[in-house]
Amino acid sequence: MVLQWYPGHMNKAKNQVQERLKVVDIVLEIVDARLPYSSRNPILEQIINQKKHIIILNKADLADPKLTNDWILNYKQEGTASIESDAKHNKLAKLNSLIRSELADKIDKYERNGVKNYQIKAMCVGIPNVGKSTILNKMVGKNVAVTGNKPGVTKNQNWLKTNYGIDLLDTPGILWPKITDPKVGMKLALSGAIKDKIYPPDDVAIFALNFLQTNYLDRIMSVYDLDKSDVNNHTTAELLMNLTKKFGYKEDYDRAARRVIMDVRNLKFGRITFDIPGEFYEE
Ligand SMILES: Nc1nc2c(ncn2[C@@H]2O[C@H](COP(=O)(O)OP(=O)(O)OP(=O)(O)O)[C@@H](O)[C@H]2O)c(=O)[nH]1
Repeated sequence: MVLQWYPGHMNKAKNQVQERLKVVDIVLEIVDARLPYSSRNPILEQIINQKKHIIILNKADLADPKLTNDWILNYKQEGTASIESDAKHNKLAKLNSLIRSELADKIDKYERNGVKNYQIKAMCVGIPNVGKSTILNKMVGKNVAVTGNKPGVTKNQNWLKTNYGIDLLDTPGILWPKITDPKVGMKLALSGAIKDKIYPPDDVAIFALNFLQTNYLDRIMSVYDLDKSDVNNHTTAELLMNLTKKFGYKEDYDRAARRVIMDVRNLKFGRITFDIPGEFYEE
């Protein structure tokens, strides 16, 4: 199943972001640190032109720390500055200095022309639910944007003064994720970036179990108390059926699937990153 957004919807979002890009010095692109590839929309790179750009790997508290570092290096090699953040627990400390160092040439130029304390203008963009409003609130230092754990909460706009001497557009730009690779859709569903009803829970759970078996085998074996024969002699669908019985859910596979998904989201398997740098994706 390939999820399609309505082209009209996509275009409206693109035009809104493009319009606002004109008035800012720098774009803060928020991605989910568990999905540094899948939670980005390629249209941003297409419309961003010469604008300075920082990628904020938010929800780093949920992601695999080693892979977060690998992604930061990966972006650096591609020429884009990035930083990890855990906005929920207020860990945005180095963002201010990174924004200033990215804009150092521009600030210097203004200073040479007699403009002291140039007021930087920035905007946040990102797909739904990555933490745009949470970051905005932390930067401003009070609750100005509505936050929620359901995708699509952010609405209208104005300039906000932040604690960093940076003016921020009050409404983050929303870019919809691009889902041409079904794996990307599964990862977005698993992390909660897209609504749960879009994909059947058993498909998402089977994807999760498969991913865990491949990348975090010891963790899944210990959390679900599995032995080698449980994972080696069965397909992933059979594993889900066996887990259903083990959880005491009789034949309620959907209930077991939802539990697996929640166990991933609630860190039962520890901090996990679903995108690996260099992994091949079909366009
Ligand atoms: N664990 C964790 N949760 C976070 C972090 N940042 C935000 N969240 C949570 O993620 C959920 C979504 O956050 P929002 O700030 O509403 O996300 P948004 O990108 O503005 O969402 P939309 O309005 O849907 O576009 C909320 O439940 C936040 O508490 C973080 O760094 N770590």
